[in-house]
Amino acid sequence: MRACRHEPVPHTPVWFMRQAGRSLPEYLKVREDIPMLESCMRPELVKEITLQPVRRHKVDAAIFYSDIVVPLKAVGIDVDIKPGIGPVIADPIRTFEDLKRLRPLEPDDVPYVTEAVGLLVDELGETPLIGFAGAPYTLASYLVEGGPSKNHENTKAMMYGQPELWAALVDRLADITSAFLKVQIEAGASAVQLFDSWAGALAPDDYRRSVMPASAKVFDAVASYGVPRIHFGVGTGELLGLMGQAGADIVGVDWRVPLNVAAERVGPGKGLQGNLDPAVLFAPTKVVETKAREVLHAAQALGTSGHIFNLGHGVMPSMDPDALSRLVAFVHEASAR
Ligand SMILES: Cc1c2[nH]c(c1CCC(=O)O)Cc1[nH]c(c(CCC(=O)O)c1C)Cc1[nH]c(c(CCC(=O)O)c1C)Cc1[nH]c(c(C)c1CCC(=O)O)C2
Repeated sequence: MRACRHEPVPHTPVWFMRQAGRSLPEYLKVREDIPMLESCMRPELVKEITLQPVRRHKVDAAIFYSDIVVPLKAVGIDVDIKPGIGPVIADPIRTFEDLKRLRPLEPDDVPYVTEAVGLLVDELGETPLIGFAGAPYTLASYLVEGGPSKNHENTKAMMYGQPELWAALVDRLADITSAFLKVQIEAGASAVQLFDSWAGALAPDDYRRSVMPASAKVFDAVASYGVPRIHFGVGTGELLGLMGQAGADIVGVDWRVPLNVAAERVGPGKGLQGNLDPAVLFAPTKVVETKAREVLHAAQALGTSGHIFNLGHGVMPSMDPDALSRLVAFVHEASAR
């Protein structure tokens, strides 16, 4: 939390996107026979899965175990997460008529989120809990395509060809996302991250015109709580400035842009999160440490604080959890002040 506020820190804090999940044998064990989205609705299980990587890796923050499609499911969208594929939507949203199915999210739609966050903050003590949600563009891409997509052709066809429908869709999603974040903050989350994982598919002008207003609406909606707001996407090197301007306090960076360059792109006053290439974790320990040290050095462009160490994208299921634990200890040691 001090790093988020650009205050001095004893060492650079570190957590990993997707730190909970299939890389951990203890996760596979408790998830056995329980479908992904159902697991998100069981507060005791959510608590256990969220805590697993904190216990094992000694990371500096927990990330709430849930999924970006949980609020969509909660308002009645028929969505499932298929193992090895991702979210699949039974009836994609393509018309104004379809949009009616996307009603506002009320806190009572997600009582299990309020309960799980409450259990977690009691248990976590000093360790902050990061709440999160999917950003309007990334959610829209799943809703319009009906599932994961490489080229986002239906999404972009709507964005370019039916701009009024598109604007109405991302505006509704902004409201749902804002409500989902508010539930987590009011239950005790210390910070929030908005995942616009697939925004990197967009050219800057299209992002600015067709997506940024909806994401900015989300950041505005939670601004009064004063919790740090992180904004992350993959392949967003050309969008980093705009993603900061949308209202983030900290901009997440993938591994393609060194942090000293990212610092110039986001401008002064904003923190950075990232950005070790996740695939580096498959190399020998010495290499991981050299590459991690390069990330720490590049972050010095920010000054003494304002950097949160992370991977440039999520932990992969095939990663060796011991390599992640070693990386946490290394970052703490190498950055000790
Ligand atoms: C795009 C996206 C999704 N979900 C999420 C994003 C944004 C982050 C990113 O860019 O990776 C966000 C997410 N999903 C999950 C978390 C939990 C917290 C954490 O990071 O540890 C978070 C923050 C749990 C999960 N969400 C999912 C899993 C794996 C499901 C399983 O265990 O079977 C977990 C632990 C499923 C999921 N859900 C989604 C995908 C693409 C998948 C993977 C499908 C697969 O490869 O099987 C949609």
